[in-house]
Amino acid sequence: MSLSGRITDIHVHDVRFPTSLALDGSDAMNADPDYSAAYVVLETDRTDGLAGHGLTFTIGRGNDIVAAAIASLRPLVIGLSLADFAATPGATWKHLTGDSQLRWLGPEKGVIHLATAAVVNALWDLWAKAVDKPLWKLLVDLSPAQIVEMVDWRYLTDALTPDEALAMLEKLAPTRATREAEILARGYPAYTTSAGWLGYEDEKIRRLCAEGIEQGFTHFKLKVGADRADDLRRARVMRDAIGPDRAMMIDANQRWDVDVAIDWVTSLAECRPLWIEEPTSPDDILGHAAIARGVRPLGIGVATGEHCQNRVMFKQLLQADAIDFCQIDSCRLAGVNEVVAVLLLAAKFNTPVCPHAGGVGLCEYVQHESIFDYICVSGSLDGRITEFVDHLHEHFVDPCVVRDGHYVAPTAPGTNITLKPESLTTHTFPDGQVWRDLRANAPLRS
Ligand SMILES: C[C@H](O)[C@@H](O)CC(=O)C(=O)O
Ligand SMILES: [Mg+2]
Repeated sequence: MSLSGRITDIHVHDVRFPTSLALDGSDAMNADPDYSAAYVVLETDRTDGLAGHGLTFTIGRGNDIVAAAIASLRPLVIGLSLADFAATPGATWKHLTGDSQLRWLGPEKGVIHLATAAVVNALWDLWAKAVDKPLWKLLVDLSPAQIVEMVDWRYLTDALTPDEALAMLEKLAPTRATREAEILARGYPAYTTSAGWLGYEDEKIRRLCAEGIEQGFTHFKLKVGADRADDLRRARVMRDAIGPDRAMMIDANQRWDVDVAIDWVTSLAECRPLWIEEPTSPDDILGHAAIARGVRPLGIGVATGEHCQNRVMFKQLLQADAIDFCQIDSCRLAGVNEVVAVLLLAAKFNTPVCPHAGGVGLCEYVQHESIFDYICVSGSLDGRITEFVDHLHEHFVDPCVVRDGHYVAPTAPGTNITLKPESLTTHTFPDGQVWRDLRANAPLRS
């Protein structure tokens, strides 16, 4: 297949799923999320009609604002040539993030960065489909020099230079094939969050842990941070349900001040969490470092990243020794290019990357990024495990597959993010059938 074609149009959809009805996805800060996607289709002038699909994730209200921000990128996207993008994806990323007026809205953070993520991810989807490869394989087949080109090195070179990154990638290049064969045979290790949402009753946690064990999971995440006594009870329920040898992680979704975080996590230490995730504000680098110093003696690490707004913040978290697990998010960072930047930084600092995937479409994305990380960047599975949440996969044409607690390496061309046309129509907000029905049954629902 060829790299011919230019982007001729961009369609943006506000798609929302009423996950708050069952409290799927709930946590101490986000009590009632409706998993949502600002979803992009990049049309081309190719004779085969190939289009690039991409999304960025939100939890409901405000998804329309992200959709509007994506529309504001339109002049930067129309006319882009696929061949140019494939030749220099890094240059295209700089073009998309470098508009002298739009940049004021970030820079490289917030709604405009989420919007850029959807477009960048759609460009990678288009490229991968055009060469008939799943994204991970497209990335794995790039040379070290091509991988270095895709990163915007501005603001990073005090921690990692392009030359150092090139050397790291070249060192692992001769053994890529061995790791690729291993992933094809076994998949990439996954953990489940689906058993531990904050709104779930104890019995549901217990039942879902049992199901998770049946499905081969060895790591389970529990939401904490709303009420200390409840947390201890629920953590004991989960520990009891998963047994002494499986791992448990806890996630506070930014609920605490630094001292409270250390104290609260200490009171849960008897349940032996592997990490405390998002203990405090995602912008508080020194706070994370202080929490890490406070809980590491208990054998508990600090994880964060799902709200880490860009590669610069990740750089500082790593430089400050503030995290033990780096949780890239495929859509909070501005798509594949910036994710790769953070994978390289994390490898330099010897910090395992355990991507965030609690949201619609994020599991579909992160499987590619984790597989690429292992084969080309980190070369290790040590301490690495990628999140899986078992919600909404039925809406994708080629959903991710998790078997025996591992992501099965995807084979479909692209990024696995294309939504089924019917799901797109019925879940479009506010006029899709699902939302009309909900309003008819509960007129005050927004
Ligand atoms: C609102 C989301 O469901 C959030 O709770 C996800 C998350 O923190 C995670 O998956 O980790
Ligand atoms: Mg989290």
